[in-house]
Amino acid sequence: MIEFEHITKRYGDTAVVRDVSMAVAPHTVTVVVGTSGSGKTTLIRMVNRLVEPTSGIIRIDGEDNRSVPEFELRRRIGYAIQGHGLFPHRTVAENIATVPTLLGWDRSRIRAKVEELLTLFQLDPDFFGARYPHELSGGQQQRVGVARALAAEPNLLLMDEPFGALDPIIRAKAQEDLIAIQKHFGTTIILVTHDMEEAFRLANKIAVMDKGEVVQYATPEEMLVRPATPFVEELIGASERPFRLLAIERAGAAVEPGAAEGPPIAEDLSQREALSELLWSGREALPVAASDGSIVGRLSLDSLIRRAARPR
Ligand SMILES: Nc1ncnc2c1ncn2[C@@H]1O[C@H](COP(=O)(O)OP(=O)(O)OP(=O)(O)O)[C@@H](O)[C@H]1O
Repeated sequence: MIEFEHITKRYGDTAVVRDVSMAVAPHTVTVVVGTSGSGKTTLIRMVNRLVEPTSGIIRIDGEDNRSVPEFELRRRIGYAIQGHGLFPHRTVAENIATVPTLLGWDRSRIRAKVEELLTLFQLDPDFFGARYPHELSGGQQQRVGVARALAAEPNLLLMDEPFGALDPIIRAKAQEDLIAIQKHFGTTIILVTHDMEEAFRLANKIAVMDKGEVVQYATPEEMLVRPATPFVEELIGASERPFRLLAIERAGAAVEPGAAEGPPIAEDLSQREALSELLWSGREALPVAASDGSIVGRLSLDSLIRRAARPR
């Protein structure tokens, strides 16, 4: 559990983060969104004390983060940033091994961890382990950056625009990887982005920042149905609301009994993706397939239209 208690950060006379109080539940993904300069980066950098608050307390599992030496805090908390920040003169394996080496893990444990993470991120350890960052594509470097942040098995991972530099296709893949990894390790993640699509895709809870304040901290559903301020409403994008609602739910959650014609859609895709496929293929319903390929039922355009309507 990460608890922000009345956190304020001033530079001179300007409060760039103002009296933020919120609690982040363990094993969840919290996404911090807001306009440029609203204080998102400053807020998360106070968790691992790259920035010191002017006032207020941040507790990690009940412990004031100032009671832990800074170097120890930063080893405990994973941190991944845009542009990944890999060491250019270290191999991929050495980059990932940075914190475990500092922690004095033995070599076989480090090697096993590097292999596990590279495999998890679909990078062949035999091929990529000995490469240098400049020999990798941007998307591969970014995955190594996240792998490095996860190497010491942190309970908490801070991510600042980690996918900002990626093209949309690689970005979607990176987001999928992140969801898989979060499930695998149960890591608590706080992620900063200004991409609302990304926020709705990843978040259990979203914190919206405006001029240093958290103006709403809620689940994606709550935020869609009851935006706290006109700013939140504008940020969500009024014309996007029904699609964002569908994007939160999996296709599998809308399955009805019965058959349908044509190629199936996977049950773990979002209902928004199902709607897109229905519209594009001009069908009234789609078969829905489980991960083993078996057909579990059908998903109809009618039911998605009902599900996209404002919840009451
Ligand atoms: N070291 C500093 N000294 C003075 N002002 C700072 C410092 N760091 C940040 N700021 C100011 O604090 C405000 C918030 O910055 P921050 O980087 O947290 O915003 P952000 O929401 O992450 O923005 P972006 O989306 O553009 O990255 C900005 O106005 C910035 O200029």
